[in-house]
Amino acid sequence: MIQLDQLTKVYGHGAGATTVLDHLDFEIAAGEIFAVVGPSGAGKSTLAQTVSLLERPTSGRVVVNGADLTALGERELRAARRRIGTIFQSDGLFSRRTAAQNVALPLEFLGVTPGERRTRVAELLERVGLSAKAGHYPHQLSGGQRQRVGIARALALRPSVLLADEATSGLDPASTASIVGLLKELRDELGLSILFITHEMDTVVQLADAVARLDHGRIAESGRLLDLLRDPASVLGTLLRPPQPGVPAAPGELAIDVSYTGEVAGDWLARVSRAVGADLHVLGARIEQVHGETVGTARLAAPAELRGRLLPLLAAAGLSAHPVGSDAAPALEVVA
Ligand SMILES: Nc1ncnc2c1ncn2[C@@H]1O[C@H](COP(=O)(O)OP(=O)(O)OP(=O)(O)O)[C@@H](O)[C@H]1O
Repeated sequence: MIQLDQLTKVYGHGAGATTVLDHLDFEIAAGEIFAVVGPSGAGKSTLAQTVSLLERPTSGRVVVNGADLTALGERELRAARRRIGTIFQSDGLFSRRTAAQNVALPLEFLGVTPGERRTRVAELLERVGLSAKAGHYPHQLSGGQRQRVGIARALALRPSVLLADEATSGLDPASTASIVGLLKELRDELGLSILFITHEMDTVVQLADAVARLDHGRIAESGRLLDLLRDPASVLGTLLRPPQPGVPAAPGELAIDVSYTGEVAGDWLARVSRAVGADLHVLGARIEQVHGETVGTARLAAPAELRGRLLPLLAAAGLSAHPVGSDAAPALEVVA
């Protein structure tokens, strides 16, 4: 597990000082993937640098399995850094070393014997599905395969925390999906705490257990992924899954936005249509399964005169319903 406790990073001094990370507090349990998203300049790279202790925080603590890494001197810190494996957007592989030699590097630094090294490297390459590519050089591998080698190398010293900074940015969708699958397996098998820093919202929805939005060095919002996606008032939930543009409602029709806020029966549209005695039209929808649960939003159109009957029926079906063009807060919320 990793805890950030009031983590602060200030660059510069006096009048020229810039606070880039401002008293960040969060915790990532063993076996949990925590994503941090945020706009350009929010402090994501600085967070990665500070968590990996490549940059010393100005104040606050980085605590891994109860040990405060920020309190350590340079020598102890070098050893303690092994508890945090890192992967970056650029795979950082050495071009003149094969995949196996790249994975072996941290073990060489540690003075592991050649025999043990061979066994461990074979194990690691097998774990990331690249045994057949052990002798290949980076230029002979795809972007996704290179990132897998980077992951194997990050795991070489058996860290308990994996820090991924834009690790899937620049990969094609299939490679991203395979890295996402691998990271989830590693989370479950090795009980890793994974800090996944990215600007890719789709990847977060596929991968994260919990998410925080960083803005101007502060956590503006955070929560469990499913809770955020099911909260129509959540800015982060909307950023993760922006409503799909739909077709406009016909004149005289009322458009209503609905979102899944809990368990909803699959036939709700047919049932609500039957109950009001009119067909509801779907103008746009984005509905999917996340962690085995259905989440999403849809925009419906219905004859305007049905408004009074429709909204309670939608609420009773387990949906939050909000007539388009009315005030910002959802008109009706589901009462659990
Ligand atoms: N060494 C530094 N000295 C002074 N300011 C810095 C330094 N490094 C970063 N900053 C500032 O800190 C802020 C956050 O930068 P950072 O690179 O962490 O953001 P980011 O969220 O990773 O952005 P991007 O998504 O564009 O990479 C920026 O305003 C940047 O100018």
